[in-house]
Amino acid sequence: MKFLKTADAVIHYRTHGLETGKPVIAFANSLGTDFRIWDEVIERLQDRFAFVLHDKRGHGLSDLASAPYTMDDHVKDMAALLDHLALKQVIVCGLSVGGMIAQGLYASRPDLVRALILSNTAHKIGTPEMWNSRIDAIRKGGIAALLEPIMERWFTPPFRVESNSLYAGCCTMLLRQSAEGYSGTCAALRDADFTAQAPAIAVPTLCIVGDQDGSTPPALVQSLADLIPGGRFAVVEGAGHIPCLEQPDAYVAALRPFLAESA
Ligand SMILES: O=C(O)CC1=CCC(=O)O1
Repeated sequence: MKFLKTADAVIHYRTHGLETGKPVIAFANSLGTDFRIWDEVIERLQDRFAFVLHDKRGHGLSDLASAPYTMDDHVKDMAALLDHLALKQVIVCGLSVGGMIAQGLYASRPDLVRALILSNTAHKIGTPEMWNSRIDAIRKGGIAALLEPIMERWFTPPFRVESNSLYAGCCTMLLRQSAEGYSGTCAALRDADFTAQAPAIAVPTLCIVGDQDGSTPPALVQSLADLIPGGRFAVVEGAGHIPCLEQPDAYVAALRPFLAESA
Protein backbone atom coordinates (compact mmCIF):
# COMPACT_ATOMS: atom_id res chain seq x y z
CA MET A 1 0.00 0.00 0.00
CA LYS A 2 1.21 3.50 -0.81
CA PHE A 3 0.08 6.80 0.64
CA LEU A 4 1.12 10.37 -0.12
CA LYS A 5 0.74 13.11 2.43
CA THR A 6 -0.26 16.24 0.51
CA ALA A 7 -0.69 19.70 2.04
CA ASP A 8 -3.91 18.72 3.80
CA ALA A 9 -4.80 15.11 2.88
CA VAL A 10 -3.40 11.58 2.85
CA ILE A 11 -3.92 10.09 -0.59
CA HIS A 12 -3.95 6.35 -1.27
CA TYR A 13 -2.33 5.52 -4.59
CA ARG A 14 -0.87 2.71 -6.66
CA THR A 15 1.57 2.65 -9.55
CA HIS A 16 1.97 -0.06 -12.13
CA GLY A 17 4.96 -0.47 -14.45
CA LEU A 18 6.52 3.00 -14.04
CA GLU A 19 10.00 1.44 -14.07
CA THR A 20 9.41 0.17 -17.64
CA GLY A 21 9.48 3.65 -19.20
CA LYS A 22 6.21 2.94 -21.02
CA PRO A 23 3.85 5.90 -21.59
CA VAL A 24 1.88 6.61 -18.42
CA ILE A 25 -1.89 6.73 -18.04
CA ALA A 26 -3.02 8.46 -14.83
CA PHE A 27 -6.60 7.72 -13.83
CA ALA A 28 -9.04 9.89 -11.88
CA ASN A 29 -12.10 8.23 -10.43
CA SER A 30 -15.82 8.91 -10.35
CA LEU A 31 -17.96 9.76 -7.34
CA GLY A 32 -18.47 6.87 -4.92
CA THR A 33 -15.79 4.59 -6.39
CA ASP A 34 -12.24 3.57 -5.58
CA PHE A 35 -9.41 2.91 -8.00
CA ARG A 36 -10.17 -0.79 -8.40
CA ILE A 37 -12.67 0.18 -11.10
CA TRP A 38 -9.70 0.35 -13.51
CA ASP A 39 -8.46 -3.22 -12.93
CA GLU A 40 -9.88 -4.64 -16.18
CA VAL A 41 -8.56 -1.72 -18.24
CA ILE A 42 -5.07 -2.13 -16.79
CA GLU A 43 -5.11 -5.85 -17.49
CA ARG A 44 -5.87 -5.16 -21.16
CA LEU A 45 -3.38 -2.27 -21.63
CA GLN A 46 -0.44 -3.25 -19.44
CA ASP A 47 1.60 -4.54 -22.38
CA ARG A 48 1.82 -0.96 -23.74
CA PHE A 49 1.33 1.40 -20.80
CA ALA A 50 2.25 2.13 -17.20
CA PHE A 51 -0.36 3.45 -14.76
CA VAL A 52 -0.94 5.73 -11.79
CA LEU A 53 -4.13 5.34 -9.77
CA HIS A 54 -5.38 7.15 -6.71
CA ASP A 55 -8.41 7.36 -4.46
CA LYS A 56 -9.81 10.87 -4.32
CA ARG A 57 -9.87 12.45 -0.85
CA GLY A 58 -12.94 11.19 1.00
CA HIS A 59 -12.96 7.95 -1.04
CA GLY A 60 -11.36 4.51 -0.76
CA LEU A 61 -8.40 4.52 1.59
CA SER A 62 -7.63 8.22 1.19
CA ASP A 63 -8.49 10.23 4.24
CA LEU A 64 -11.42 12.60 4.64
CA ALA A 65 -9.29 15.73 5.03
CA SER A 66 -11.72 18.57 5.61
CA ALA A 67 -14.95 18.01 3.72
CA PRO A 68 -16.71 19.59 1.84
CA TYR A 69 -14.23 19.87 -1.01
CA THR A 70 -13.64 22.10 -3.99
CA MET A 71 -12.70 20.73 -7.40
CA ASP A 72 -9.38 22.47 -6.87
CA ASP A 73 -8.74 20.31 -3.77
CA HIS A 74 -9.10 17.19 -5.95
CA VAL A 75 -7.00 18.71 -8.74
CA LYS A 76 -4.21 19.67 -6.34
CA ASP A 77 -4.13 16.15 -4.84
CA MET A 78 -3.64 14.67 -8.30
CA ALA A 79 -0.98 17.24 -9.23
CA ALA A 80 0.84 16.56 -5.95
CA LEU A 81 0.85 12.83 -6.69
CA LEU A 82 2.24 13.27 -10.21
CA ASP A 83 4.86 15.71 -8.89
CA HIS A 84 5.79 13.25 -6.14
CA LEU A 85 6.32 10.56 -8.79
CA ALA A 86 8.28 13.06 -10.95
CA LEU A 87 5.94 12.45 -13.86
CA LYS A 88 5.14 14.93 -16.61
CA GLN A 89 3.19 14.69 -19.85
CA VAL A 90 1.00 11.77 -18.85
CA ILE A 91 -2.22 10.68 -20.53
CA VAL A 92 -4.95 11.58 -18.04
CA CYS A 93 -8.06 9.42 -18.08
CA GLY A 94 -10.81 10.78 -15.84
CA LEU A 95 -14.26 9.31 -15.33
CA SER A 96 -17.18 11.58 -14.42
CA VAL A 97 -15.97 13.86 -11.59
CA GLY A 98 -12.58 12.39 -12.49
CA GLY A 99 -13.05 13.91 -15.96
CA MET A 100 -13.62 17.29 -14.34
CA ILE A 101 -10.47 16.78 -12.25
CA ALA A 102 -8.67 16.01 -15.52
CA GLN A 103 -9.99 19.26 -17.06
CA GLY A 104 -8.92 21.19 -13.96
CA LEU A 105 -5.49 19.55 -14.00
CA TYR A 106 -4.95 20.55 -17.62
CA ALA A 107 -6.13 24.12 -16.90
CA SER A 108 -3.80 24.59 -13.91
CA ARG A 109 -0.85 22.29 -14.76
CA PRO A 110 -0.68 21.75 -18.54
CA ASP A 111 2.93 20.54 -18.09
CA LEU A 112 1.56 17.34 -16.53
CA VAL A 113 -0.79 16.45 -19.40
CA ARG A 114 -0.03 15.13 -22.87
CA ALA A 115 -3.54 13.91 -23.77
CA LEU A 116 -6.97 13.68 -22.16
CA ILE A 117 -9.52 10.90 -22.04
CA LEU A 118 -12.69 12.51 -20.69
CA SER A 119 -14.92 9.60 -19.89
CA ASN A 120 -18.58 9.91 -18.96
CA THR A 121 -18.10 13.50 -17.95
CA ALA A 122 -18.88 17.04 -18.97
CA HIS A 123 -17.79 20.65 -18.57
CA LYS A 124 -20.64 20.95 -16.06
CA ILE A 125 -22.56 18.08 -14.44
CA GLY A 126 -26.01 18.60 -12.93
CA THR A 127 -27.38 21.72 -11.26
CA PRO A 128 -26.68 23.23 -7.82
CA GLU A 129 -30.25 22.26 -6.78
CA MET A 130 -29.65 18.64 -7.80
CA TRP A 131 -26.38 18.38 -5.86
CA ASN A 132 -27.81 20.14 -2.81
CA SER A 133 -30.77 17.77 -2.72
CA ARG A 134 -28.38 14.79 -3.04
CA ILE A 135 -26.25 16.12 -0.16
CA ASP A 136 -29.42 16.59 1.89
CA ALA A 137 -30.67 13.06 1.13
CA ILE A 138 -27.33 11.60 2.25
CA ARG A 139 -27.36 13.65 5.44
CA LYS A 140 -30.78 12.19 6.24
CA GLY A 141 -30.45 8.59 5.07
CA GLY A 142 -26.81 7.88 4.27
CA ILE A 143 -25.54 6.62 0.90
CA ALA A 144 -27.77 3.53 1.24
CA ALA A 145 -30.85 5.72 0.75
CA LEU A 146 -29.59 6.53 -2.78
CA LEU A 147 -28.22 3.12 -3.76
CA GLU A 148 -30.94 2.20 -6.23
CA PRO A 149 -31.08 5.45 -8.25
CA ILE A 150 -27.28 5.61 -8.33
CA MET A 151 -27.01 2.06 -9.64
CA GLU A 152 -29.66 2.84 -12.28
CA ARG A 153 -27.38 5.59 -13.58
CA TRP A 154 -24.18 3.55 -13.27
CA PHE A 155 -25.27 0.36 -15.01
CA THR A 156 -27.73 -0.96 -17.62
CA PRO A 157 -30.58 -3.30 -16.57
CA PRO A 158 -28.89 -6.53 -17.79
CA PHE A 159 -25.90 -5.79 -15.52
CA ARG A 160 -28.07 -5.02 -12.48
CA VAL A 161 -29.16 -8.58 -11.77
CA GLU A 162 -28.83 -10.54 -8.57
CA SER A 163 -26.77 -13.27 -10.23
CA ASN A 164 -24.05 -10.76 -11.22
CA SER A 165 -21.43 -10.86 -8.48
CA LEU A 166 -19.62 -7.86 -10.02
CA TYR A 167 -22.82 -5.84 -9.63
CA ALA A 168 -23.07 -6.94 -5.97
CA GLY A 169 -19.44 -5.90 -5.45
CA CYS A 170 -20.07 -2.49 -6.98
CA CYS A 171 -23.01 -1.93 -4.61
CA THR A 172 -20.71 -2.80 -1.70
CA MET A 173 -17.99 -0.47 -3.03
CA LEU A 174 -20.45 2.44 -3.09
CA LEU A 175 -21.90 1.65 0.35
CA ARG A 176 -18.40 1.45 1.87
CA GLN A 177 -17.58 5.05 0.87
CA SER A 178 -17.72 7.66 3.61
CA ALA A 179 -20.99 9.64 3.48
CA GLU A 180 -19.03 12.77 4.39
CA GLY A 181 -16.44 12.15 1.69
CA TYR A 182 -19.10 11.39 -0.93
CA SER A 183 -21.08 14.54 -0.02
CA GLY A 184 -17.85 16.53 0.06
CA THR A 185 -17.24 15.65 -3.59
CA CYS A 186 -20.91 16.39 -4.45
CA ALA A 187 -20.20 19.94 -3.25
CA ALA A 188 -17.14 20.10 -5.54
CA LEU A 189 -19.30 18.96 -8.47
CA ARG A 190 -22.00 21.50 -7.59
CA ASP A 191 -19.54 24.38 -7.72
CA ALA A 192 -17.47 23.36 -10.76
CA ASP A 193 -17.95 24.64 -14.30
CA PHE A 194 -15.30 24.20 -17.00
CA THR A 195 -17.38 25.65 -19.86
CA ALA A 196 -15.03 28.62 -20.26
CA GLN A 197 -11.85 26.50 -20.08
CA ALA A 198 -12.84 23.73 -22.53
CA PRO A 199 -12.17 25.74 -25.73
CA ALA A 200 -8.58 26.30 -24.51
CA ILE A 201 -7.74 22.58 -24.41
CA ALA A 202 -4.88 22.12 -26.86
CA VAL A 203 -3.90 18.48 -26.33
CA PRO A 204 -5.44 15.47 -28.10
CA THR A 205 -8.74 14.73 -26.33
CA LEU A 206 -11.17 11.85 -26.56
CA CYS A 207 -14.61 12.20 -24.98
CA ILE A 208 -16.17 8.79 -24.44
CA VAL A 209 -19.50 7.69 -22.94
CA GLY A 210 -21.73 4.67 -22.43
CA ASP A 211 -24.79 4.71 -24.70
CA GLN A 212 -27.07 4.34 -21.65
CA ASP A 213 -25.26 6.66 -19.25
CA GLY A 214 -27.88 8.04 -16.85
CA SER A 215 -25.61 10.68 -15.29
CA THR A 216 -23.79 12.20 -18.25
CA PRO A 217 -25.80 11.09 -21.30
CA PRO A 218 -24.19 10.88 -24.76
CA ALA A 219 -25.63 14.25 -25.88
CA LEU A 220 -23.98 16.01 -22.91
CA VAL A 221 -20.61 14.35 -23.50
CA GLN A 222 -20.88 15.18 -27.21
CA SER A 223 -21.44 18.82 -26.21
CA LEU A 224 -18.15 18.72 -24.26
CA ALA A 225 -16.34 17.25 -27.28
CA ASP A 226 -17.84 20.03 -29.44
CA LEU A 227 -16.35 22.69 -27.13
CA ILE A 228 -12.82 21.27 -27.43
CA PRO A 229 -10.85 22.08 -30.59
CA GLY A 230 -10.40 18.75 -32.41
CA GLY A 231 -12.22 16.94 -29.58
CA ARG A 232 -13.12 13.37 -30.51
CA PHE A 233 -16.21 11.50 -29.42
CA ALA A 234 -16.90 7.79 -28.98
CA VAL A 235 -19.82 5.77 -27.63
CA VAL A 236 -19.59 2.40 -25.88
CA GLU A 237 -22.63 0.23 -26.58
CA GLY A 238 -24.37 -1.58 -23.75
CA ALA A 239 -22.90 0.53 -20.97
CA GLY A 240 -24.08 3.05 -18.41
CA HIS A 241 -21.96 5.53 -16.48
CA ILE A 242 -19.02 3.20 -15.71
CA PRO A 243 -18.15 1.43 -18.98
CA CYS A 244 -14.70 0.37 -17.69
CA LEU A 245 -16.58 -2.00 -15.36
CA GLU A 246 -19.58 -2.92 -17.49
CA GLN A 247 -18.00 -3.28 -20.95
CA PRO A 248 -14.20 -3.37 -20.47
CA ASP A 249 -13.52 -5.01 -23.86
CA ALA A 250 -15.54 -2.44 -25.83
CA TYR A 251 -14.23 0.41 -23.67
CA VAL A 252 -10.59 -0.52 -24.23
CA ALA A 253 -11.25 -1.15 -27.94
CA ALA A 254 -12.57 2.42 -28.21
CA LEU A 255 -9.53 3.81 -26.35
CA ARG A 256 -6.88 1.92 -28.33
CA PRO A 257 -6.75 4.00 -31.56
CA PHE A 258 -6.63 7.23 -29.54
CA LEU A 259 -3.95 5.85 -27.25
CA ALA A 260 -1.90 4.64 -30.22
CA GLU A 261 -1.84 8.19 -31.60
CA SER A 262 -1.30 9.94 -28.27
CA ALA A 263 1.36 7.74 -26.65
O1 LIG B 1 -24.92 10.37 -10.83
C1 LIG B 1 -24.09 9.67 -10.28
O2 LIG B 1 -24.25 9.22 -9.16
C2 LIG B 1 -22.79 9.41 -10.95
C3 LIG B 1 -21.83 10.49 -10.91
C4 LIG B 1 -21.99 11.82 -11.10
C5 LIG B 1 -20.71 12.50 -10.99
C6 LIG B 1 -19.83 11.34 -10.75
O3 LIG B 1 -18.62 11.36 -10.59
O4 LIG B 1 -20.53 10.20 -10.71
